[in-house]
Amino acid sequence: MTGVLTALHDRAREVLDPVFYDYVAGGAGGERALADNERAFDRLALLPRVLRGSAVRDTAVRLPGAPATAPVLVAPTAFHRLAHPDGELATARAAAAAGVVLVTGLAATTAVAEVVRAARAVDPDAAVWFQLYLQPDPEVTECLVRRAERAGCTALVVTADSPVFGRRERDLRNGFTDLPPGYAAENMRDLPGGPPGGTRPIAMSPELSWDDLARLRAMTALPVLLKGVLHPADARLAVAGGVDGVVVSNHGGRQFDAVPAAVDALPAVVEAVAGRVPVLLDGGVRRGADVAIALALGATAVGVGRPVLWGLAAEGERGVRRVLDTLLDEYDHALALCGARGNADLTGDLVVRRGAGVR
Ligand SMILES: Cc1cc2nc3c(=O)[nH]c(=O)nc-3n(C[C@H](O)[C@H](O)[C@H](O)COP(=O)(O)O)c2cc1C
Ligand SMILES: CC(C)CC(=O)C(=O)O
Repeated sequence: MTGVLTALHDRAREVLDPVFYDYVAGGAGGERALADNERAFDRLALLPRVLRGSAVRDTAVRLPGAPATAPVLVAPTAFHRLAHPDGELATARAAAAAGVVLVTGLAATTAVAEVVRAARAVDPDAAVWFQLYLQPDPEVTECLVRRAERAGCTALVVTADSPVFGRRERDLRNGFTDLPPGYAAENMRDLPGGPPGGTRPIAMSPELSWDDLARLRAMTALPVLLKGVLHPADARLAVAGGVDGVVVSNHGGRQFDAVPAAVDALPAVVEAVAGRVPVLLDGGVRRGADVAIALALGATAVGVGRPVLWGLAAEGERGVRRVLDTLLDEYDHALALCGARGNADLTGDLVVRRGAGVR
């Protein structure tokens, strides 16, 4: 991690309840996928071009529901109020100020309408996307979609890598199974079949299928991105199913520790998608150079999960802002050092395997 991110992480570890720290930091099983997400970036290197740079670099990307934005997004993560009392509101303000898309989660401790309002108070054009787990009861899913639409979200992100919940050994050891009293997943309040005024639990279902994605696709005019794709065949099915983007992700190594690192799965998905929709990536992005590597391998943008929570826990809105600004600034610097005038100059030939020589 960059110096700033490491300092924020260290501070977050000091101030957070150790049980919540473990929930954020940890992963599934033996945490092999978690560790590999960062290590896979360490195994890659960039091969700069010389004498072709520019004093001003074009870093803007176009994404569904977010015209001209930075190539870094805030990935959806649960329970921000456990990291800081200002919770998702602080994250939303920081993301909007940094010009970054915020993907607010179904498991947010602040209702999506309030999150969007906080972002738009900083920047009326701020893009907020809504992440959801398709609920086995289609009526509940539809209600969540309408809520996101009414709130002003500009895209939906469907997380598909969680047919069941991952086995997170730290959480099992610590007995962390749910939000502590006084906190709730506010988007799950007042839903069909749930207690009036109360919240329904977020359901995960191994029986969800491509038909459920098709039903969602037909339910809304918002762009839909599918998150948690690793297999290129699934990327093809997603595109055929009418998605507007694919997010290559192993859920930060939190679901299944037998899977590869996100960045190692990226090239095959990029090839399968063949430019038909944007491909995004999250998992292990800790430096601006990681952003550059992902874009050179064909990603349009990357998401950042844990570092945002470290910033939030350490310094609230200011901490999130520091994380995002640091990554964006480092990314721009990496472009300069690669002899790139903008994202478009980051081509696949610039990425080589460390220690493998250059051909
Ligand atoms: C504490 C925490 C909570 C998360 N909650 C969600 C969630 O509710 N929905 C989701 O799709 N992904 C969730 N994720 C996964 C992130 O969206 C993202 O895939 C992952 O954090 C990226 O890896 P990184 O943390 O290495 O940047 C969560 C991740 C963390 C660390
Ligand atoms: C509440 C959970 C569904 C959040 C999640 O996806 C995670 O902890 O990785």
